[in-house]
Amino acid sequence: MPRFAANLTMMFTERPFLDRFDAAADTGFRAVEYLFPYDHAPDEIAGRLQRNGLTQALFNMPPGDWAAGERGLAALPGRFDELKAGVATALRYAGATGCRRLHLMAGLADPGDPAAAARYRDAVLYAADALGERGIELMLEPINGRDMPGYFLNGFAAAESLIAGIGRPNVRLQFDIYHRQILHGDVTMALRRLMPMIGHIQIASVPSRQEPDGEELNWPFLFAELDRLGYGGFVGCEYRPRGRTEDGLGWFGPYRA
Ligand SMILES: O=C(O)[C@@H](O)C(=O)CO
Ligand SMILES: [Mg+2]
Repeated sequence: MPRFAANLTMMFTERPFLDRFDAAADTGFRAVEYLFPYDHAPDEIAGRLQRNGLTQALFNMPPGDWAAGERGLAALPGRFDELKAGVATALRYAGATGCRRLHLMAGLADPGDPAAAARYRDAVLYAADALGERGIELMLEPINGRDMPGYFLNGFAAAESLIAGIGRPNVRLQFDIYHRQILHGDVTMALRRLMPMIGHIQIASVPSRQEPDGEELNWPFLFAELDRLGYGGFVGCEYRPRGRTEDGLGWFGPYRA
């Protein structure tokens, strides 16, 4: 059975962030993920995880000025020092929370620009080595250009070839099924082919990005497929509930631990 992680950036937003950990545990989740923990002290987050018996599945490294529209630093010119400081910050939070996977966002840059590609590769190498020393995996996630116009890593082929060629076993693919379906479709065959490089999976219905209980994809089939493929990682529930989060958890009933 897949191990689902509630995404606390999108789910349980009826409550303040720290209270979402309690809500996730109360509704049967055993793991959580979110975009960013940095508005709260590492020990505050660790305390919420511990008191609820939750595993921290994933979070993102600092993305630059998110409120101003930045979406990561890795492919941006002149931001390498900031990126390095962000890696150190993320590692402090990972240490406190026991998190084994961190997502490095690429940023808004032209994927056809060789300079951006070289910067991105250097940033991935730097982060991979810093995380590797602590036994932590580095996630790279292709994101569709409708949700994030101008994002550098805007297709699966670029992520696949970088991960296959970079020579760092802790660099892994964050396979967000929502983005995959919008970008390329062929979700099942891609899961089968890419499983050896997948380190984390995320889900949401397509096209609404709401509960994984309908629309374009057959979710019970896909969840069974993850079992058939022997996927042992987490499946992040990165969706925006249609209404109250608890009212939309019908899909989760058969999978509750
Ligand atoms: O799919 C997404 O948007 C996220 O997983 C993310 O990390 C950036 O927003
Ligand atoms: Mg995602």
